[in-house]
Amino acid sequence: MARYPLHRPDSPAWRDAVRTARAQLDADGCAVLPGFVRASWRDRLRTEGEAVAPRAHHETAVVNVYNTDPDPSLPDDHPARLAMERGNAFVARDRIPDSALVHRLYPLPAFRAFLAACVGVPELHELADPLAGLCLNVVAGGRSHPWHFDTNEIAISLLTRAPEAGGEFEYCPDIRSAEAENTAAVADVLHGRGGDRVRRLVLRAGDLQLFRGRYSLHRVTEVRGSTARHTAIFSYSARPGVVGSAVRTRQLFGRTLPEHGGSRSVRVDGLMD
Ligand SMILES: O=C(O)CCC(=O)C(=O)O
Ligand SMILES: [Fe+2]
Repeated sequence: MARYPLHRPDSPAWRDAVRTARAQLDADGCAVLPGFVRASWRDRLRTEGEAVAPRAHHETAVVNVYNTDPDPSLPDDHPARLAMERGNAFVARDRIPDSALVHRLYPLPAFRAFLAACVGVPELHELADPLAGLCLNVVAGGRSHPWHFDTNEIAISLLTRAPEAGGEFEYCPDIRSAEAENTAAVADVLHGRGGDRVRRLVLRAGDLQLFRGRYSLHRVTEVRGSTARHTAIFSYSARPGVVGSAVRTRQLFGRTLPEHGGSRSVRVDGLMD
């Protein structure tokens, strides 16, 4: 189904694809593999997404850029104090059939090995989270997915249905690091003063995107028209055993499972979530 030679890691084409993705990631925290899913599979990709989209958890949430609880002790101009409406909805992994293309790709060793090489880590593991490891992000007309950072270091997404208009992916490469929140620059972007920091991507269905979402602020702008924008989001970690917190899981999916009952899950740094 993929146009890229996932199963031939010794081939020049595999190495070229990895080299290009790595260079893009290093240069601006984001790599796009255009037409990752072959044209002949794109109808199926779209219709499988459409079939599960009604299973999304819809709950317009008021969030901040870190997805943390409101903290009145922070100064007024701290970016965590700005409330935004999160209008997207997620379909959890356990509601996506095993037979769906995206569900077959997610655990595929050749896919994970290819992505690990692109990202520059020895191995990428599936999340141990039965809901968050793979989901479909549904952004309906009039809705947006506001500025945020991801919990995961690297986000992998595949657009399965493009909207008629709007729904653009905007991001600010490496605006924070594991050592520094850089709240002044983050506040500028939230208030529309991001200027050249803000890059914009127009993706087409079947394009695969690799993205340093924990350090690069990003959003999906408002979708216009009646066609919802659908993306499959593949989450991996360099370490096995990662599970979302119960609070975050409830926010995203409206429910938790026994796996979410543990203490704060594995994170690589001390940044705000
Ligand atoms: O749907 C997208 O393109 C981005 C989604 C996203 O940023 C997220 O799910 O954290
Ligand atoms: Fe994100």
